[in-house]
Amino acid sequence: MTEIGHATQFRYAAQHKPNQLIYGNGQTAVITGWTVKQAIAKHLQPSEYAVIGQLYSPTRGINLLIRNLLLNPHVCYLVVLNATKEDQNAGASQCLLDFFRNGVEKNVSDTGRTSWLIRSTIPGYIDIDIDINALEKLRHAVEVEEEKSISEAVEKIKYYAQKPTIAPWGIPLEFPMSTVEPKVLPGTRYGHRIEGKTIAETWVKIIHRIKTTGTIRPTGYDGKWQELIDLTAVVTDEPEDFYFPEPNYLPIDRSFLEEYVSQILDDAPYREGVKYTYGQRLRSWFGKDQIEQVIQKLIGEIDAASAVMTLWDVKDHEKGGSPCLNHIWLRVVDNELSLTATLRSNDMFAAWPANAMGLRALQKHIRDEIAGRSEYDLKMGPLITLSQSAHIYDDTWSNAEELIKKQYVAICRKLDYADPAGNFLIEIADDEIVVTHTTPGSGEIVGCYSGKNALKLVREICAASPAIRPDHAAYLGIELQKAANCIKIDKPYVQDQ
Ligand SMILES: O=c1ccn([C@H]2C[C@H](O)[C@@H](COP(=O)(O)O)O2)c(=O)[nH]1
Repeated sequence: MTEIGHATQFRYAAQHKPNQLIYGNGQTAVITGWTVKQAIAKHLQPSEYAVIGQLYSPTRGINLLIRNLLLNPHVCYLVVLNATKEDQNAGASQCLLDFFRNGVEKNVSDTGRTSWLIRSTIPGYIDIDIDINALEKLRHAVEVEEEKSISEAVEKIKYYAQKPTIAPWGIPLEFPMSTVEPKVLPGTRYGHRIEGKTIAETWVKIIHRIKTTGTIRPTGYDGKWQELIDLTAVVTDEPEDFYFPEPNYLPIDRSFLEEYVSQILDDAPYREGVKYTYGQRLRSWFGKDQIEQVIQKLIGEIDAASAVMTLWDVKDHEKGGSPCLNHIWLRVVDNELSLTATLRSNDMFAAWPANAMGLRALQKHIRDEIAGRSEYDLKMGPLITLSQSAHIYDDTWSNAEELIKKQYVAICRKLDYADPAGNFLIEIADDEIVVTHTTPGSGEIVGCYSGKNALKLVREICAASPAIRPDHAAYLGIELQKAANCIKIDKPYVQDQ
């Protein structure tokens, strides 16, 4: 390090996420992880830091941070705050520290891209377009410090700020970055229903739907996302101990889930820099334990349509960082307990599986408490999430495409043919096609259609049962046309032959 000795005003130039950062003119970059950046900034003068920013994800954030640091060689110190449970869960701060400690090696990322893999127990990648010599130079030029609390971080930043000014370790370096704009198929923008047996299966279908038909829009975070509005996901049969595929293609694993469930079920005291936890909103924020309230409500009135919990505080409009999960309802129908949750904004690739599993754990907790305290031994009903903005960020598009390629086709292949809209039996009687509509399980007759024109019949059936599965409707079209042809040439018709 070369000391310049006199005070210099540096300017941090960010090419990535420029509007998400707090800028100063010192030589220390401050990474606050999941702690809100203002919680540190308010204790500092701009001359004491170069930049303050948050880092959420090792696979998505570190690459951009490294690119920004390479453009700003006046940054000689890095203070990494690794203070919260969320930081432990995400592992981004840990992975960043491992980059500086252990470096990188050439490898292949989850999406099959050749990348620099950070030597860490937590997967984190840096684009291969970045010259390894530049990465090595950065690693050795910057002094890195990990801190566990806001006060320790502030103390360290102030300590560095008092040191003599150091000459930049090199010239600003910029490396090419490729982006691919996805092809979007036409489709409905508002209101979608996706159903699956497990959270994993439902997730793959959700990702496919958004990735193929979602609108590409700017996000509030210097990037783009692909979005559908009002996406309802219905998970019918998630097993009690949760289904994790083998190999696990979900963005979370069992150990993450354990920590995450506690964020939903357990109260947490207010902590500076931590915006909210769902458990805190549910257990104490409004001065009532709402989970207890709904348990009591349902025990007293099992048919109640008012077992509702709210996480949205009207004061949330006054500050950024409001809870994404807003309302939760519980209902008992036919002795089964369903849970419905609305999320104002939902990162369907990185966050939805954890949101869904956390909510499922809450649903199970409420079921068990009701069973333990009353005569109601309810079955677990479906979990339903309604995501108002259901989006996938551009930095996970390639992961989403990879997931669709590997899993969507396999899931579609496993689909059974049972259509909740029922079955249709096709026969010919008196030179007319006769279609009998029956219920899926017991086969009771619920409707009858007749005529000679196959297309007219399909339209009638689809108008009467608009929730019919598309593949079922197409099958009916083919069979009805076969029946119509048989009438024309006076041949017997047998369905499916
Ligand atoms: O439980 C959560 C918490 C956050 N997010 C996502 C939704 C948004 O992509 C982002 C929050 O951004 P704002 O809407 O607060 O700006 O995080 C979720 O999907 N689920």
